[in-house]
Amino acid sequence: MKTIGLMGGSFNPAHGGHRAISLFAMDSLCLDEFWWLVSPGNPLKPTKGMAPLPARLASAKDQTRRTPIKATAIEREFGTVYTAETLKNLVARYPKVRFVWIMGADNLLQFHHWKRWRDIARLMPIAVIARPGYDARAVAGPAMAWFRRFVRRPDQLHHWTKWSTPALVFLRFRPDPRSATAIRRADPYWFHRYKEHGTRDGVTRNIVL
Ligand SMILES: Nc1ncnc2c1ncn2[C@@H]1O[C@H](COP(=O)(O)OP(=O)(O)OP(=O)(O)O)[C@@H](O)[C@H]1O
Ligand SMILES: O=C(O)c1ccc[n+]([C@@H]2O[C@H](COP(=O)([O-])O)[C@@H](O)[C@H]2O)c1
Repeated sequence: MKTIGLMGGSFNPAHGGHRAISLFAMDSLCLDEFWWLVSPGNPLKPTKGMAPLPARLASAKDQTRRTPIKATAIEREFGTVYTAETLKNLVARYPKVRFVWIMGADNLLQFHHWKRWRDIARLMPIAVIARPGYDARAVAGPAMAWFRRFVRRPDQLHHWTKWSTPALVFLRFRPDPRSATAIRRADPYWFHRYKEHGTRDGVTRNIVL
């Protein structure tokens, strides 16, 4: 049975932190594939300051070069922005695949604001990657109050495909301080470097859907 890790994000822009935590999660969970779902628009984030999807996708393609990670715009194809709907579509489309949802601790802190967040947890296991500045608050947050009884120990990781859901595991990655916010602060017009549907070096690559 094929295993695929899914990590949704704004990728405004994608950065080395995304790449590093994805490769770490792939290794920890022994995943066959790892897909980034570049969001058409996070429903909880303002559209102001959000670069166009083609530029964010192009930055994601750039960051995944020479890695097994696939940058996708699958939510654009599905016409979804809510993760619960996206994941329901993916599970229906690929019934033989075992998916795991990957997110940073900052997302766990906000998770109780996501639409039908408990349904997401019932659909597939969730792996939370430690992130500097968020871990303690995320563990003390409202989503964790519900998740607490479903937490799995990292030493059980080798058989995560057999876990019943909900299931949540913390992956302790070396703290990676990189963030898109810091990149935008230093370079607000980063997306000007990307031609539509292309990558920084001007070579157009296939967009995986
Ligand atoms: N340095 C990091 N450590 C752990 N998780 C991270 C890190 N950077 C991003 N992530 C995770 O990657 C996913 C996509 O993140 P996103 O595209 O929002 O990047 P970001 O750096 O958090 O952006 P922003 O600063 O604009 O909020 C989220 O699950 C987020 O928690
Ligand atoms: O489904 C929701 O209600 C929801 C609310 C906020 C964020 N998300 C998803 O969370 C992922 C991370 O978003 P971001 O902006 O923190 O990178 C991305 O896939 C978003 O679509 C989803």
